[in-house]
Amino acid sequence: MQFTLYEYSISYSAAMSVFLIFILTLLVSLLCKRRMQFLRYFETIPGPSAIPILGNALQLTGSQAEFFKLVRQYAEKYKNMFVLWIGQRPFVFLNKAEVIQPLLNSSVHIEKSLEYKLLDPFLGTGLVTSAGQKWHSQRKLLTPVFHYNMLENYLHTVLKESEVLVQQLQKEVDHPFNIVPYMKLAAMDIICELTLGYQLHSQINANLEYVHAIEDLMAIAQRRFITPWLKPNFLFNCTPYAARQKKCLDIVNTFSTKIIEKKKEEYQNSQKNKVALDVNSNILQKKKGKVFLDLLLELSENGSILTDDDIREEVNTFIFAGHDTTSITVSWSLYLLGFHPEAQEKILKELNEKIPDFGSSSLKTSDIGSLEYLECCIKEVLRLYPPVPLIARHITSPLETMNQIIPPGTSALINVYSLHRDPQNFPNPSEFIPERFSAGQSVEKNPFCYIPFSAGPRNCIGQKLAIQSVKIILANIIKNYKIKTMQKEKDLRLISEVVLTNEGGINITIEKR
Ligand code: HEM
Repeated sequence: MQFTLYEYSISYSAAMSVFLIFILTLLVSLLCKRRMQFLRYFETIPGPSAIPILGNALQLTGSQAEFFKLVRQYAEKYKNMFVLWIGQRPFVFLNKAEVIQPLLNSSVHIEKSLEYKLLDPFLGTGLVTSAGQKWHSQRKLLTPVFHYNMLENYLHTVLKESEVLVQQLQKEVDHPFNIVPYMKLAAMDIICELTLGYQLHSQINANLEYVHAIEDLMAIAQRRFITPWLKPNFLFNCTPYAARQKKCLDIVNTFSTKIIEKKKEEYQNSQKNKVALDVNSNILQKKKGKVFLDLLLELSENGSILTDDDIREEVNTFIFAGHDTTSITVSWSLYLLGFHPEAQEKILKELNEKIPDFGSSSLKTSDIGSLEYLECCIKEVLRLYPPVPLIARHITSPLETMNQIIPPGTSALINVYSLHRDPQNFPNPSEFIPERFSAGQSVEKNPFCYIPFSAGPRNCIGQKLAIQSVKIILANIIKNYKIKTMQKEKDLRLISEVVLTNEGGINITIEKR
């Protein structure tokens, strides 16, 4: 029997259609099976109803501000925890201290969520993104870099750059303006000098290729966070974002590699006359004037412990982790203090009494430590506007919390924003009351009710440095300017980007003292 060409093409198309339907059915049933496996664990976790395949994706198609608002509303409605399905992936949001404690206290659940992989091109396996044994040894190795004794070294850089900031702000006296871009540049200058020992002067020359490249890398990662189809590398690589990312990485890595090589040469020359570093001794106390890169080179033991690539990844990690967090903390602090002239006067009084010669070269870490009221204000700012409002973990083995098992494969999101506004721990939670953090006030609370720097083994390694830096910058601004805020809190459109910010910026007005 002979087929005509026409009959042949009909039977070919029919066979193809059957094959495609078969593949599609197989795919759908596999996805459903995967979801069913998860579902039995999630029967007792509340959340908005989800449909098969898409999950809650259709409810989450609004803007970033709408998404974050929804997360806050669900936290209020469902209390302890709730689940959202994005496609086949369950995201469990944990909103209360008791629920969060077993996760953050654990030495097992230390793996970051899959979204952090999007930072790999920039951070590699630096301290923020690494996992398992690698993270354990890095953390142990890098802890001395952030030791209390090292803070003295970092103080004068922060002071110097905060003075440049105060001068730059003169352009904005007496009218409302967005403080965030100013703070970003100031924080970039500070972190670059502390990390690489390089004076970037981006506050004076905002048009630097390196600064734009870092900003663009963050923006591209952020876009991928919120755009599901940009997550797979094979799709991302077909977009113009991939080319831009490559260009930015070249700029950032060429810049840091040059500095690393120069410092390495200096270090090797200086080594000829020196004893080797004993990491466990107090020798870091004597590292006057050293920056993170000097210490990393010392710790590297000529590449046997940290290779040049490892060092570059840690340098990028410190710049990533330290600059936006610090800048947004100062921005939110000025925003909130703008509603509270009485708090500004108290900060100034304390500063004049405790450090009358603030700004002089004799400033010490202990002087900054003595500014207790200022610290209470900063802690209250970090409560109300935590720079990292969602902390994400990938669950790799069953996690038990409040009699609930969260299965492997889940992304657990610690909802720091809602946690910090729990009225059980913070009466009148929306009000700015720095005195909550005065000595003796927080004794009875669950220690996991306030975690701006996270908690447990993967907490922020730079928190002491961050608090000291924010104190110096704020003290200098308040010494020179009175702050006023007209932008009402109810009108904010909060978004959880890399850090918590407001869509359209954070506006304040400053007046010369
Ligand atoms: C106010 C400023 C800051 C805040 C609120 C903050 C907050 C945090 C939080 C919440 C985490 C945990 C993130 C997670 O688990 O996903 C973290 C980790 C980290 N932070 Fe900070 N941070 C600040 C400043 C800094 C600074 C100045 C540096 C260093 C220069 C730094 C370096 C790091 C590093 C390296 C990690 C990863 C630690 C690890 O996984 O072992 N941070 N930070």
